[in-house]
Amino acid sequence: TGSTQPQRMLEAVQKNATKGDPESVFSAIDYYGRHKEWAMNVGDEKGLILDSVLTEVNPSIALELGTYCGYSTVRIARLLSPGSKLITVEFNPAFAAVARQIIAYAGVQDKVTLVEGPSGDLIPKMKERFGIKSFDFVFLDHWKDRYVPDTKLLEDCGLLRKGTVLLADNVICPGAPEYLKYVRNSPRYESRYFKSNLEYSKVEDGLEKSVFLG
Ligand SMILES: CCNc1ncnc2c1ncn2[C@@H]1O[C@H](/C=C/CNC(=O)c2cc(-c3ccc(F)cc3)cc(O)c2O)[C@@H](O)[C@H]1O
Ligand SMILES: [Mg+2]
Repeated sequence: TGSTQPQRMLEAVQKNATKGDPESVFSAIDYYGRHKEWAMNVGDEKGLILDSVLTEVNPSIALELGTYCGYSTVRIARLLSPGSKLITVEFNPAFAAVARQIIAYAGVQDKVTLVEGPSGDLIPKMKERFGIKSFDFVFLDHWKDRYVPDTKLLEDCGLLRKGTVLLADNVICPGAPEYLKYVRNSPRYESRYFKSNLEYSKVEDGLEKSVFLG
């Protein structure tokens, strides 16, 4: 019934997933996105790359730009060590409201702080609001033309440290050409492309992993 896609996604989670089981929550969303209605979640294929980078980095403090319904929020939070935190930023209140419910249903709400508002306003407030020195990991999955300005903002706010890992979704489809140029040409980043497919489709897409060199 739900009138918006996020609401229909939440219904699919409540109907098909097990409360407190993060894996069943994102699997239910993947089933929905693949068989019912395409949805812009990082998805199961690129999700495996996200999982492996996360396991390697094992961040104590992580940032996600663009929560949407919370698919990658749940996927990231389930892999965080006890005491580690994920801050996720979403400026659409309706999407944030659904994401909060999906995050709670998965039982990962204690690891996640969902902040409502535009990344451009919130990034400069991260230090004072959350007592953060710098992020260990950043997942970029919001408007693609905001990847570069927000990366520069994170640099300028001193929120990146030597070794911080940035992982950007959709660098091929829809594409983030300016971002690829920026991180691949900058001496301050060591960048690598992980080839995959667009969520729930055969079209090529991939994730760009960029390590900040300080
Ligand atoms: C203004 C910038 N700051 C922002 N601050 C906070 N939240 C933001 C911001 N931008 C966007 N958001 C939120 O992030 C989400 C936006 C994500 C944009 N993603 C895409 O466009 C996207 C699009 C596709 C796609 C691929 C192929 C297609 F044919 C059609 C779509 C696939 C993806 O994986 C995508 O991530 C929304 O929830 C939006 O409200
Ligand atoms: Mg995406």
